[in-house]
Amino acid sequence: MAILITGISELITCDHTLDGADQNDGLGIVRDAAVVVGSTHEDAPTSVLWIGAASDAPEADWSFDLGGQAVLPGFVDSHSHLVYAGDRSAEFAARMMGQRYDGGGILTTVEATGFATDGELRALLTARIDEMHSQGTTTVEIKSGYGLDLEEEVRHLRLAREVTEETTFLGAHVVPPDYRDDRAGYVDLVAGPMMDAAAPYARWVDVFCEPHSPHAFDGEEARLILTAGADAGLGLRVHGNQLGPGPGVQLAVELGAASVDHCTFLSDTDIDALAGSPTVATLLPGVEFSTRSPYPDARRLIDAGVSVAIATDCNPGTCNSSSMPLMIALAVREMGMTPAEAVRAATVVAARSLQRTDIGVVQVGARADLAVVSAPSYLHIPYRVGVPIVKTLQV
Ligand SMILES: N=CN[C@@H](CCC(=O)O)C(=O)O
Ligand SMILES: [Zn+2]
Repeated sequence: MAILITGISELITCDHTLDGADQNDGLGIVRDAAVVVGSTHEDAPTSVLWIGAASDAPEADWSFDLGGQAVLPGFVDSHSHLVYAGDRSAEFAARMMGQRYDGGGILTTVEATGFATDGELRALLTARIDEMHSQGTTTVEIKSGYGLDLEEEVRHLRLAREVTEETTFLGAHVVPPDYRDDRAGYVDLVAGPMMDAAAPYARWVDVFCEPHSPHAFDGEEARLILTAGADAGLGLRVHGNQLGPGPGVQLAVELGAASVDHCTFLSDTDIDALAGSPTVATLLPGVEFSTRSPYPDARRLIDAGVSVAIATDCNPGTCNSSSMPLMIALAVREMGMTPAEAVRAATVVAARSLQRTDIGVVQVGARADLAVVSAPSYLHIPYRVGVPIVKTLQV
């Protein structure tokens, strides 16, 4: 069945090659547009079949009119930690009064999550996914990392797999208390038996590489785990340079990681390395907001030629927001990005960080993952900050 969607004031395709579109920093905008979506066969996902000017739209089985709203690719939230139980709002309040974040609170969530049943975790996870969907997010990457033992890490990845293909094994989130005097033992466990057990449920492996946290992993520990992940067939992602300068970015580039995330404290050498590589720098401005930290300088990265994505990092510690529109507003207000760059960072570049070309764009053949803005222009996303004007388009 083919569905025709009309009444689109501006269609943001994020296709920088689209003929006749207003490119506006690579947004590929078609004005007064229409889109046809449908499945080419029974088991295929709904995809985009046609895009163009409304005046040229073909016939379809069914149609509806959006009455002059803007449409864009559904957001790709390429960094989240959604499998958890418990509440750390008091930690947030303390940080607002000046307390520093060092990763120690992760163990509070590990304990609370360990007490939750599969059913309880599934209900929490589903509610969080629904919350994301209601704000325009159509793809989400989910990390484990609140288990820190083999059975728990696998349980969390199995639950995450029920809601997304983009699952990431983060057994190397922090060193658990039992291994405090045997860090090497924990690294061997993560790189060995845990990796083997997690790999069937994961597409990616990630490490919190952070010499400024006593709980996280240094460059050599991270290298060992990431190399083992690559050997197990997983793609690489890195939490790097969040709390201070460190080896995370250089290691990510050297090992060919798809993405290095946070990138709050970067040297010129880090930026040069990123600029000459396919590794995406994923910035997480909700973390700086919620930890009262300085924002990364996205302008400097983009001007140097680095691919910059943005994501929520939705988690109970450093950013408990699931809102990609808020991340766009912060990227524009605090990190020197244009609204167009921020929208691309939340869609097509975030998709690139997941090595996907079927999402993050409105293109014939891509998935029909669309978001609608109840306003005539995408500019309203950062302009109407805090107002829920973006939602997923149900087709
Ligand atoms: N920094 C490491 N991990 C998460 C925070 C997890 C937590 O504090 O619970 C992050 O990406 O910010
Ligand atoms: Zn994270």
